[in-house]
Amino acid sequence: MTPLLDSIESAQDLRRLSPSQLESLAAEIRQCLIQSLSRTGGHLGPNLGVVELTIALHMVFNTPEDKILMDVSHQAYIHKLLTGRRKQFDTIRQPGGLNGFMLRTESQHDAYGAGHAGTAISAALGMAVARDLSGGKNHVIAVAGDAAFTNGISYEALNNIAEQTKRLIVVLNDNEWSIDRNVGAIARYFHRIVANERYKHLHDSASRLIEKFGGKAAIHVARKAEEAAKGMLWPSMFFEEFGLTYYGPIDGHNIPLLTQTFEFLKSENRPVLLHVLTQKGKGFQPALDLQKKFHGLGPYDPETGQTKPAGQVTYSEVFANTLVQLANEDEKIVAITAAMPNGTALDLFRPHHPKRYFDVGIAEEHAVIFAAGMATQGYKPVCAIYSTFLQRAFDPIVHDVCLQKLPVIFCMDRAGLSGDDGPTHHGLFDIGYLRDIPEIVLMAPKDEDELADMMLTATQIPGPSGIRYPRGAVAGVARKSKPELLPVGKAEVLADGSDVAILGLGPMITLAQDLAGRLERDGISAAVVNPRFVKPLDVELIEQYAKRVHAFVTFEDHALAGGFGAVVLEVLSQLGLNVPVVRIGWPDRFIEHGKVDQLRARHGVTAEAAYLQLQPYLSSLRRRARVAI
Ligand SMILES: Cc1ncc(C[n+]2csc(CCOP(=O)(O)OP(=O)(O)O)c2C)c(N)n1
Ligand SMILES: CC(=O)[C@@H](O)[C@H](O)COP(=O)(O)O
Ligand SMILES: [Mg+2]
Repeated sequence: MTPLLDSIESAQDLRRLSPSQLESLAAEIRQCLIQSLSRTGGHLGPNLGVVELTIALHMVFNTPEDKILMDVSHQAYIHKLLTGRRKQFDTIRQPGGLNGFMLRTESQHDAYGAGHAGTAISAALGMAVARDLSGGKNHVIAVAGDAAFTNGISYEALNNIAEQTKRLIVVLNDNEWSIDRNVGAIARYFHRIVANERYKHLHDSASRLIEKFGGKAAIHVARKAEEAAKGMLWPSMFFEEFGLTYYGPIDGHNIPLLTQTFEFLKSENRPVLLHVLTQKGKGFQPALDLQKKFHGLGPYDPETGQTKPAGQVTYSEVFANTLVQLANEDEKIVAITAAMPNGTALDLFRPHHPKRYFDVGIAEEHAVIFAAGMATQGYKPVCAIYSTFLQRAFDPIVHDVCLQKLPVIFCMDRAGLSGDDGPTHHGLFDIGYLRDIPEIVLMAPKDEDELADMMLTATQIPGPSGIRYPRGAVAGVARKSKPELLPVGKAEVLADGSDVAILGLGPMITLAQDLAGRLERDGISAAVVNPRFVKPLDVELIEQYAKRVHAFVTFEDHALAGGFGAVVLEVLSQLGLNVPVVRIGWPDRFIEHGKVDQLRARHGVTAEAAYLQLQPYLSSLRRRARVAI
């Protein structure tokens, strides 16, 4: 039961609550998160950590006039609960339900959509400057996690703030966690603040003072105390060099303290950064014990936190275990992740080769250039970066890796539909953004066994290569004991045929086989081809079939625009062969969140859709088949 939470329709309702009622509200919100997400899954840990912070923000600031941005915005569930979406909350990340991130089209209170890290401060600065230009008086607040400060864009924005505006509030939500433990010098710096006893004492007493007397006086006294300590390496110096006045660190779970601090910061006529200390997973012991797991997960037992055992092996696990094997035999192989050791499964690789494992933080551009640097010294860097996050590194892939023909291997996990995370996370564009770059080899395995073959093959290619594979369970095929080299640029014919050529890219080969079966039942013979390579495409095979069949069909878990089917069209045109091509893939729009099979059915990414689109090209074939019968 959450009576207080159910009564909140807007911030005005919030402000009518007494301090003890606000504490009860926080408890109700935690109960709602734990219970509801146990059914839907979601980013439980990050949201449990910002319950009081979000309450305090909405106590003091008035959205939509005031703009509250959250970096990544995976921790915006409480914001949604407090801005009129309580009734739909149990639909979050469900088909047709609330999005798991802030979404401007979902609510006027969602000031800025996100899903990829590092954008909040930059976008908030843009809003603040726009406000100043138009003479606005509203407030702009960017909440960014400690790991968001491992992302370069955050610093590009910080570097600009002091010159651009007098009024911007940045809140550093420091829980010492990214998805895994946060990494790098900035994480150590933040930790020094938190761990520094003298600084802690100073701030504990200042916090008490603020709580007791509240308002500007107390905060100014606290600040004077801090100024007095300025001689040492105090935390404020780092941010003050960027022109932001630093406050904190303060307890990010203390609603009165947070509220009074925000009330004070509202009146500051200079950019400020408030450092709040929070606990990721607060209020649910399993989430406190297993912060990595509860960063984001599927349904779980709300009492114990137990999740269903993962029934099947994932492509990520096959990737990581294969990489261990390859690295055992080739000491030049190194593995690089951008803050996603768990998601890419490189946390399985790390124990085997700790010196050849690198987590660079949420810094995909740096990850690729770092890999390029290592490659110039004879190493074979494997960048394990989700297809969607690799979008951040397009220029480094062109400028640093391909232009210099460096043997960097991009293992693009989550290539294809990502499901519940929605449009910010679907990996539907990597062929489009990579295939036009000279020197790169692009591959897509039909199953886990071929993924291993492609990884071995990539280590033998003297230049850059990319392998795209999907989120989730493998096909369940028999595995060879050791991977084998593949002939680069050569496709694999799984079934020959003379009427239709069906090319199923990667795991979409199953749709190709399904379609071939339907056509066989109509007496139409269909070739089934596993392309294996998007670049270089097997032009010889394409030409051979184009001179024989009446139509081509391509299947891909990628956008049609600039995708695999487009490459086939281009090759046929270059060959001067006018064969109809039915292309099955994602339409030219952002695909909403949802369950993969439902989204495929809704958007025509099915064998059925191909079968229907083929009809106009098959009537003559059918007549011939009937005559033959
Ligand atoms: C560009 C990009 N890379 C990686 C991710 C995956 N990711 C989502 S949340 C997260 C960690 C965020 O940590 P922090 O900012 O500290 O927020 P917290 O979850 O701790 O509240 C990461 C790496 C992403 N969303 N965007
Ligand atoms: C918010 C974010 O970007 C990550 O937590 C992402 O949701 C992980 O996706 P997977 O669940 O596919 O690893
Ligand atoms: Mg964090």
